[in-house]
Amino acid sequence: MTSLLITNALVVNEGTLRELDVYIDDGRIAKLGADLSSQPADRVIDATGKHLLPGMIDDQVHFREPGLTHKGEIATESAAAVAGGITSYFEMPNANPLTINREALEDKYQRAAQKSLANFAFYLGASNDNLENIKSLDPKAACGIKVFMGASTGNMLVDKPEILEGIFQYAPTIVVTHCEDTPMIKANEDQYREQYGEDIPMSCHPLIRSQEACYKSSSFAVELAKRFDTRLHVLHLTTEKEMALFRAGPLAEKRITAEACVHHLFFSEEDYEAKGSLIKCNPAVKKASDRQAILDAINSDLIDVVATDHAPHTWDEKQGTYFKAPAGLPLVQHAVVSMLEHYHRGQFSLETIVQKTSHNVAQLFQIENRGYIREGYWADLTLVDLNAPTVVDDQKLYSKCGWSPFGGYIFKSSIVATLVNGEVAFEAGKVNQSVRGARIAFER
Ligand SMILES: NC(=O)N[C@@H](CC(=O)O)C(=O)O
Repeated sequence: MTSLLITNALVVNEGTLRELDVYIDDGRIAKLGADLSSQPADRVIDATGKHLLPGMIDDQVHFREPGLTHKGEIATESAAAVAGGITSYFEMPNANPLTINREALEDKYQRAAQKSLANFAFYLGASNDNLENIKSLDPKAACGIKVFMGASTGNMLVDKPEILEGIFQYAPTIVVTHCEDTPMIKANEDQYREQYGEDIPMSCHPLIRSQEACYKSSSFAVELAKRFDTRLHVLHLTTEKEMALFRAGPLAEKRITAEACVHHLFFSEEDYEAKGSLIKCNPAVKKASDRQAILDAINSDLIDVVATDHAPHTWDEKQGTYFKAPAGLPLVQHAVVSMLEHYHRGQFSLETIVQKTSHNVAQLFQIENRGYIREGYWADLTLVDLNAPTVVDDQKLYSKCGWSPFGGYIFKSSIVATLVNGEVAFEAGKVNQSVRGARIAFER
């Protein structure tokens, strides 16, 4: 493997910003220092004026393989991820077949080892009758256990209290939840159907998938976790009200943590008029005041992680009426630049962005040797230019679905290069398709 020297980078890491050289050998960060020009490197990247971040570790993506590969595949979606500065991802179980047993989980690891450009790990999904599979899971064999406590794409709803109690009581590793109360949503759907028929305006999505439906389900998840002392991570929070369920304080002391997603930080209900079904996702994009509360909760550490919930559907699928258009957005390629947009707006510091997209994910899921720019750690790195804009152009998308909810937008920053285990996976606007990520190891 080649050695690489990155010189004069503005390194954002562990709450500091320092100009440093980074020497990479055999896939790992071998040395960090003010001047490493004497190191014998095969290649030198001059990073003067550019910021070097630990690569984003996205703890929530849907890459659609196996079974839904007309929407996306591990190869295409991981290419989009590295083009966007994401170096590792955790993938969700609502594929076909569902990832609810050891065989399906191992099948995904094997596929990813062949095809994934970024590092990978997979969730075991909970079903209404796989408690034995959950109990017997080796905690190092999956990033966590995913429970759809609200119905979404893939019919994986588990909401009977007695089944959830078993899962929360016996899960051998972290439980992550999608929280929306399905009976409340169904009642809202009936009400809006009565008013509009099948063609309900997309702007009703946050009223159907309401704040109350989110709160009811997420407060139940938190209650269960407290009762059984479960390690719980609640995914994609969208409402101001839910923020009261979480607390700030050192991550190491938390048993209950929270995630928000880039699209909920970017869009609000005002965008339904222009974007329609292109921003239909579960949980729904809600009010501008909810978005502001989530942005604030990230800064005050009520929310620990920012992820994407990358969920591609084809353009044609997305054209249907309210009930036909599936929920979910392709996001990995612009997640980091969308976070940097909040930096430009004065909302987040660069240090906070790095903490929420990388350090905290590594700490919270107990990832081995990733998530920080430290000597001895894997060289998963993203070089960004805060002053070179990214135009979101459908022609330049790597996701198989070929569209983006950010279509037409110009972000102020761009991804210059992405390194995965010391290999250049993306540079000068091009993905290096020959790079392969590794299976993520957990210290559990
Ligand atoms: N987020 C979404 O709206 N959709 C996801 C499923 C999910 O995470 O709910 C999908 O897989 O399409």
